[in-house]
Amino acid sequence: MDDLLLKIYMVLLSALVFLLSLYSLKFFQSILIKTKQHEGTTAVEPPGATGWPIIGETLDFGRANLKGFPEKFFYDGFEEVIVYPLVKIYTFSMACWFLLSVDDECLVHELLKPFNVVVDGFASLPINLPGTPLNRGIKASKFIRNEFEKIVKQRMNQMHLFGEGEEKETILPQPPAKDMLSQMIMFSDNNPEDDEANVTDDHNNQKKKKFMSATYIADLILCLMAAGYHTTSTVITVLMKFLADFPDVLNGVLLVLRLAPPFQGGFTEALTDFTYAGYFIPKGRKLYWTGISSHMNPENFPDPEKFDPSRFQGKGPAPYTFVPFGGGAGMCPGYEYARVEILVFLHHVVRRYKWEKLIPGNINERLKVNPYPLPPKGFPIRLQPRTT
Ligand code: HEM
Repeated sequence: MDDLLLKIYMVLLSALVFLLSLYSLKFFQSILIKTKQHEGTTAVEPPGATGWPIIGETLDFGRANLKGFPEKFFYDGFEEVIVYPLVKIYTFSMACWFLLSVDDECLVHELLKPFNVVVDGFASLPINLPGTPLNRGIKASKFIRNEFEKIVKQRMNQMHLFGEGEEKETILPQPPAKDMLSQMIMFSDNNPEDDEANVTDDHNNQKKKKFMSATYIADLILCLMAAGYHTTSTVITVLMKFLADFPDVLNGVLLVLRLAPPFQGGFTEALTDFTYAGYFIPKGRKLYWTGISSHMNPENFPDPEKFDPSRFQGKGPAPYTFVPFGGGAGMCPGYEYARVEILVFLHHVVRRYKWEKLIPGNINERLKVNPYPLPPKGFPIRLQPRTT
């Protein structure tokens, strides 16, 4: 009997080891990116003599050009580029600049590497063992939080505020940078319902305000960066694909968001009893909503699979039928920022470049959702500067 149990355990263990190896193999394959150097150029050597750098080193790929961004965003000497990893450098650099006013390209790249490990950890199996994506993500998040905290504290000092747990001045000078970080540092909770300990009078008879700690702000920044990273990068990549498929349609942002919302859905809770499609949903029931089910409902969008820009002309879709950013009180707070980021990118790329797909495919082929809806292999393209 003991022997039998031992055999069963051995079989289960081997199966587990086999599954884990498959999973890691898939993970490592997924981070391999092929790049090709444009013939006849003397541009900086790509990392890895074989032209098969892993994604971490792909960051070096954009390094030379971040300065002149976005004009020189695409790596000189590569006319064939892979859109998705490059766009992620763009969205991350924008976030560093917009949220923290960090535009030092070395620092951006120093942060990007661990940041990628953090966001990969989000969409991984929940196995926290040494070497798993989740474990690596947790470790990288500690590093990146720490780095953000240093930036926050430095700014707090510039603004004559002090670190966590220390006394805080109430009168703030003009912030050195008008970015999200300054706003967060200046934001104070003035809720009159606050208890006496939190809102007291100082010797100048001014109300002491409750500010957020550097650690908390660093967490919020990381959260905003993560929420706005794959989402906007996916939209831009899919837009590039649709624009390659439909070169005469440049007004595609809304369409892409309907056909391929990067945020697949989310958990929510019923605030009150209600009936939906014949089902009674009691107050407090946990629910999962998906945008794509509204977007693909022919009652909302006739012939829903069709890429048809005219749908958004005139009055546009009925309320709560087009919900890529969610709806109601919980709607995405990064909505306007995402729109600007995507439009700035499109404005520059459309004016400066023409592009064609390197993997030919049916224009109606489905995007692969894993977990973001993307064209195969990160969408390799051939770029040409626009001459007219
Ligand atoms: C195309 C880009 C984006 C899409 C499609 C998108 C979509 C969404 C959706 C559907 C939600 C859930 C809303 C709900 O539960 O009702 C959400 C939440 C959120 N998004 Fe975005 N988002 C995008 C970009 C961004 C950006 C750029 C930021 C930050 C800079 C951001 C920050 C957040 C945050 C913090 C939440 C959580 C809000 C909460 O729970 O109260 N998003 N987003």
